[in-house]
Amino acid sequence: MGIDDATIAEEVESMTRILWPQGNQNFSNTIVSFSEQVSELDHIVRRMIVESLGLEKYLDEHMNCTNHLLRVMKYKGPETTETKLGLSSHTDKNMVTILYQNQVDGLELQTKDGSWIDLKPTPDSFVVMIGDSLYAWANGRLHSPYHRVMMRGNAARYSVGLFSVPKAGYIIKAPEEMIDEEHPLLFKPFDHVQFLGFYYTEAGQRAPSALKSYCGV
Ligand SMILES: O=C(O)CCC(=O)C(=O)O
Ligand SMILES: [Fe+2]
Repeated sequence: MGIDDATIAEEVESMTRILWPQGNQNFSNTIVSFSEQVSELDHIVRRMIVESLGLEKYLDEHMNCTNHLLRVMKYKGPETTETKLGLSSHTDKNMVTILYQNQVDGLELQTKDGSWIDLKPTPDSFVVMIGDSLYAWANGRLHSPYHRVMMRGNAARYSVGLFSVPKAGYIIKAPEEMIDEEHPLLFKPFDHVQFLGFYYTEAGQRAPSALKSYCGV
């Protein structure tokens, strides 16, 4: 289940009424409160990244260019001795993803040499992952990793992700400070919503990197 503007109470309440036509204030409040707190974490992380790149002058623009989407996920255990794919390998297309999960692991990240490593977050920790939009904005200084979910055993895995997503019409363009001889421009400026449109076409799904196919230089 996904909620587009999960920090806005009216948006969450109208989504909640799809599940409970008479409304469910408790559920809506929990979703909004969780999203507000995790979106603050998203802003803290992004502020640290922007400052570490020396791009303070773009801070306000960068912070204001996104909405926060919340996705709640359930992966069933395969209930056999086999390992089964829960979510196929992909990079996130947004700016930053923050994940929280129950005690059933399964998230795997691909390393530079192509092997997969298991993530085993401790109970109160969050996984922060860079998406393609930030990778492009930082002109490759930050990496958006391929990741997937592999399920083992009987128990279901629950996870919740808060995604900072560039607003429609906002053009993602690497600041000139990120471009020099050693770091030539990697991607032409693009609109995230139009990029997603390409990603969901057959060509976008087939491409090893949808971002490179869509706007790679
Ligand atoms: O469930 C997870 O931990 C990962 C979910 C994910 O990668 C996604 O929704 O993009
Ligand atoms: Fe993902």
